Amino acid sequence: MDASEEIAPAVRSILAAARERGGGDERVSVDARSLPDAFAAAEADDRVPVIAEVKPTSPTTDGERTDDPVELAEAMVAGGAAALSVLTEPDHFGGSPESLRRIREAVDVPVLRKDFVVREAQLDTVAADVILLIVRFLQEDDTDDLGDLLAAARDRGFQVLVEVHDGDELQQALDAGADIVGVNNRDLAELVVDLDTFERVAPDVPEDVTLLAESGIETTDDVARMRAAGADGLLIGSAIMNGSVAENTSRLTQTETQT
Ligand SMILES: O=P(O)(O)OC[C@@H](O)[C@@H](O)c1c[nH]c2ccccc12
Repeated sequence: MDASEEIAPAVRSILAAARERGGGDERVSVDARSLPDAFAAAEADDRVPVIAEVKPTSPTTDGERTDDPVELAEAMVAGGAAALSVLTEPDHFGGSPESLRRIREAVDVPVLRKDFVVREAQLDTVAADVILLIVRFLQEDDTDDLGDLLAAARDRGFQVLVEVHDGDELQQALDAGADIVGVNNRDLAELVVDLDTFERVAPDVPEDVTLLAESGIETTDDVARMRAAGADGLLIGSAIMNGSVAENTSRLTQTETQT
């Protein structure tokens, strides 16, 4: 299938760059920090399990945040983030594998590598606790298969977050054996965010799968809404990156009983 005809030009450009990018020279082997355990620890401490995302810029953001990524990451953890997500995509998100390496060294929480991995060798760019695979981007002839990449990632010790946007993609994720699934509220065809997306897809996710709501979560009301719809954890970028990172994280990880 040629999915590139149905996706936004900005996303097409991201994908084209991803196809060209090389991988690591050596196969990585990770001793991963458990994401489900980190979520359980946050819950036990009365915090909403949030993965806070270090995202210097994006195709839907104005400007770029140039602070030291390690300082941003430490402020997120101080604010109560259960885990971190770090963009490593250099051309469209201002990320770098080196930022992730430094951040993972500086914090104790699990770190997700946010990138557009389409070939096995790209798993070896840098070690992380969790790696992202996006179903939408693994449906074309010149990318590796979701199932093969999932197995290759687990062989290296990674936990794998499989990102979906609708019921059909969810089925592909489950068929491939995904045990951590993220529903992206942002439509990659139009780059529009709609929190209904999570509410639509979540009911079909089995209980034993760790379920994340991704994108467009800005307020404590949004947090409550995604939790009510069944999110085990939330992935939040822009609403944390805009302004004081520690304060934003602290506000968005607060449970209703504390507010
Ligand atoms: O900044 P937001 O709207 O809180 O979104 C965070 C995250 O979900 C988003 O950055 C994202 C979701 N899936 C991705 C895939 C690649 C890069 C980025 C993403």
